[in-house]
Amino acid sequence: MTVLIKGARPYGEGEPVDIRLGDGEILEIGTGLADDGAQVIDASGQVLLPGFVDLHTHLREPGREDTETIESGSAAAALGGYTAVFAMANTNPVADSVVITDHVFRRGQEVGLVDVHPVGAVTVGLEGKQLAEMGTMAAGTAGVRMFSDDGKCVHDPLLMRRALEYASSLGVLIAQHAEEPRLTEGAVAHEGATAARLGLAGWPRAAEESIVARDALLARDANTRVHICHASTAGTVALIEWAKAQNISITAEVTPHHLLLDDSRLETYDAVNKVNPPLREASDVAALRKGLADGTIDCVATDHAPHAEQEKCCEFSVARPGMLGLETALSIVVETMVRPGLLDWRGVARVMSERPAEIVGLDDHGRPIDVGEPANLVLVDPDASWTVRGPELASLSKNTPYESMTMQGRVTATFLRGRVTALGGQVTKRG
Ligand SMILES: NC(=O)N[C@@H](CC(=O)O)C(=O)O
Ligand SMILES: [Zn+2]
Ligand SMILES: [Zn+2]
Repeated sequence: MTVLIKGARPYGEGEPVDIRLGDGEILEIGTGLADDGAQVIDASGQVLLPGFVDLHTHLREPGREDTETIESGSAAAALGGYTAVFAMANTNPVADSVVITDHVFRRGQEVGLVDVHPVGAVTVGLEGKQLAEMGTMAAGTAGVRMFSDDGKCVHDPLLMRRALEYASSLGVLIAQHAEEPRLTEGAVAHEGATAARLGLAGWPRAAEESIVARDALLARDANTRVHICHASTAGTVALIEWAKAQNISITAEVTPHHLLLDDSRLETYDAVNKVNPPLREASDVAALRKGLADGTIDCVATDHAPHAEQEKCCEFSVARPGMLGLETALSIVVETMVRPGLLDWRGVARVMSERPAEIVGLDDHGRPIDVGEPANLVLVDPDASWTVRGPELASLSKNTPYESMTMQGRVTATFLRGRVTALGGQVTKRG
């Protein structure tokens, strides 16, 4: 079965072309290509990009299948234009052994809507005390290539140093949830005027920035790489700029919500706005956008964090932190980066596909749109507008901060190795 995409503009550039997909690859690019019994997809007016790669997704399986499963999360990913996602290790049981990481990988393959790559834990049980068997996880079927205690910071500097050295010898990446825990005890919101007025315990920028600075120096001395999860402050952008200027091998991601929202959202005390790191101030949002545009921040990662209704519809201080992200990410990037002229479609391909694939060394994603390349692709309608409705999302949870917001720019189709995984807002299961 081949697929023929008709009249799309790769990277939103040049005249529309037809693209034929088959055998998992891009077979032909030209004009007026014959149908030849292919599944034809009318893509007039649409932009063709390499499929998105999410370095930061919480799929909640094993342990919290009431809030998300690998299957429901894969559907959300495909609908959001993703062809590969990295599933964080803070499951129950924690993904700190090859049994769990290989299970997550295999289940992702069975579902077949997106490549699910498990992230292994850095420390046993995410307890920050003893390194997990990263080598065994890396050598398993899943070939784990990224490790993180996300949700928790690897805060012991000696343990972080050892983790970086161990990761370096294995050729894998450590992704740090930068949060000095002594500075965030009891914290539920960004430390600033809003939290003070609302009586919410504050999480200072320094809790993030002190770990970013420390880990940059540890990576320098270990002569290895480190990746910073969900950068949220202007100071983090400045520190990463500094570190990169010293040739330190550091990369960073920003979430769609930190590109769009600030702590003025907390006024209602609606815990849908509670997230780690917290929503910051407008000046941080501006610095994150600028940093993403100029390459200081490498990529966008969703930090898709599903939570049950009872964990969100409760008092702000006890609610779980986290927001849905997979199905809305592209639209938020359009709103915050494309429409203001900070990124063109080439830039979107860079921050949502090419850079994340490079950072983890995925060689079949984030590839150029050329004949012979893997057909991992996404079609975006830049003019389509849609209104976000939690209950209509494929995720099992409904904790979207964008409820009832109308957005411009929408994913219309996703292709994984030439197969349609999502089309017109519906996922297509393997036949
Ligand atoms: N981002 C969040 O607020 N929550 C994440 C954990 C995390 O990314 O730190 C979760 O697992 O729910
Ligand atoms: Zn985190
Ligand atoms: Zn996370």
